[in-house]
Amino acid sequence: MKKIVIASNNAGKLREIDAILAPLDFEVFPQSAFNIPEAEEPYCTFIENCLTKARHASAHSGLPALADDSGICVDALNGAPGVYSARFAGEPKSDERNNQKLIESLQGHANRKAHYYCVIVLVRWPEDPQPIIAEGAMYGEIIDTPRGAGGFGYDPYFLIPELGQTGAEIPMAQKNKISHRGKALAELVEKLKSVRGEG
Ligand SMILES: O=P(O)(O)OP(=O)(O)OP(=O)(O)OC[C@H]1O[C@@H](n2cnc3c(O)ncnc32)[C@H](O)[C@@H]1O
Ligand SMILES: [Mg+2]
Repeated sequence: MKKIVIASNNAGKLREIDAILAPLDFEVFPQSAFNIPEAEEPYCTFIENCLTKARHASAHSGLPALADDSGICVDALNGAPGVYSARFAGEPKSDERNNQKLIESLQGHANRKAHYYCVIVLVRWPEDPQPIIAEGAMYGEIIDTPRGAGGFGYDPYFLIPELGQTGAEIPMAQKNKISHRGKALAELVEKLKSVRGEG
């Protein structure tokens, strides 16, 4: 069984990633198990921040590390909050204040289209020159009134039109089949199958 550290402090993400990787041949540790300090996320692309988080966790743990960088991109806001989704309403991070700011920013906008994006990176060691990279997206619309108690982050306000339900109304197993994160992890697992040799 291969040990990997998950380079995230977000409990909602960790739950979803665990559920997807659990049936596979991995022994998964959250980075809190190694008291890893939070990495800086200074870049303006998801992939750069994701690589930084993965390398940081691998350096601190001595293990291969998997990072997730994700966010919600709203068409009427020119893709904001995007890479700034976790801190949209400033520090300290707060889902409640982020959601409030999102709804306020969309006042008067008829276009409610948005998508979640996720990139996943797996590095075998801190300076791995060949990280495995996978990505996924999920499309939907922002609603003004929250619905559902599941998920995390922006999920209560993110309506998936084909289902008529928000990300917080569907069970996690269903979210993992269709979400940005679920798709990225599925792609990562496929790519891992073609990796040869050790690591
Ligand atoms: O960096 P780590 O420690 O992993 O945790 P984080 O919450 O800071 O994670 P990001 O920097 O990747 O920011 C992602 C933000 O995007 C939002 N987000 C991402 N995926 C989501 C999902 O599936 N459901 C709801 N919100 C999501 C949520 O606000 C997250 O905090
Ligand atoms: Mg973060």
